[in-house]
Amino acid sequence: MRVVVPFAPGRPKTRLAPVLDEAERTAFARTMLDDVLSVLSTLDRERGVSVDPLVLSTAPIDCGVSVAVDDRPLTDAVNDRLPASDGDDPVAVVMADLALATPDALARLFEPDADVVVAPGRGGGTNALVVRDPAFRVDYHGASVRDHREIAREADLSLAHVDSFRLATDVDEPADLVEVLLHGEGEAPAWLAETGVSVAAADGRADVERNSG
Ligand SMILES: Nc1nc2c(ncn2[C@@H]2O[C@H](COP(=O)(O)OP(=O)(O)OP(=O)(O)O)[C@@H](O)[C@H]2O)c(=O)[nH]1
Ligand SMILES: C[C@H](OP(=O)(O)O)C(=O)O
Repeated sequence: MRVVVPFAPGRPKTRLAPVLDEAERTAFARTMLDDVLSVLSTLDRERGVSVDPLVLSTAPIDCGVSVAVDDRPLTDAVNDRLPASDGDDPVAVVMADLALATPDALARLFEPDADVVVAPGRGGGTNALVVRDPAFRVDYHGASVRDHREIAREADLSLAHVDSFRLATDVDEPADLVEVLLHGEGEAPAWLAETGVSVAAADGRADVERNSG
């Protein structure tokens, strides 16, 4: 299946500014992208899931797979890559900030035989999708999972959800880094540790702290 991975390399992950400076956020976003691409490669090589990845980037990058450069807003760029006519091959969309994704977790996205398969993100987003019907179009940002349900319902499409902690955890805010450090299985947790980001208890809860050295 064609798997589109949207990626915006210019000034990424602004909400992580309390913990990482701009150069670090750029490097960390790239590390997460590489982790997601590595999981997709493992799915293809070891799990019998045919994966044809395409990074849909706002600027040219070199990442070892095909890249389409498209600087339009996310929704427009993704909609241009979805099935356009009956009989077109299905397309998956997997965000580049799913630092907890594993082959097992992502394999679940491809299991339901529905017109549209949605992996919701915490906070209302849509972290991953499979689209098998040209009547479906994405509308990202805001409570996009609600919008995507509505778009599928209005087009009378079958819709399946994937209930997955790993796919629901996109990395947007400092608290999400706790999940990466505790549960990540790619390079992202090591990158954070080397950069001096660690888990600390604060007011009885887990938080991240940044060493100054
Ligand atoms: N191709 C493309 N990808 C985008 C665009 N905006 C965001 N993305 C990617 O979409 C995914 C979700 O992005 P967000 O978390 O909403 O935005 P972000 O820019 O990474 O982070 P913030 O600055 O904190 O909003 C990530 O994989 C981004 O790299 C865009 O305009 N075009
Ligand atoms: C693209 C957007 O991502 P979020 O801002 O929720 O991480 C969404 O999933 O609609």
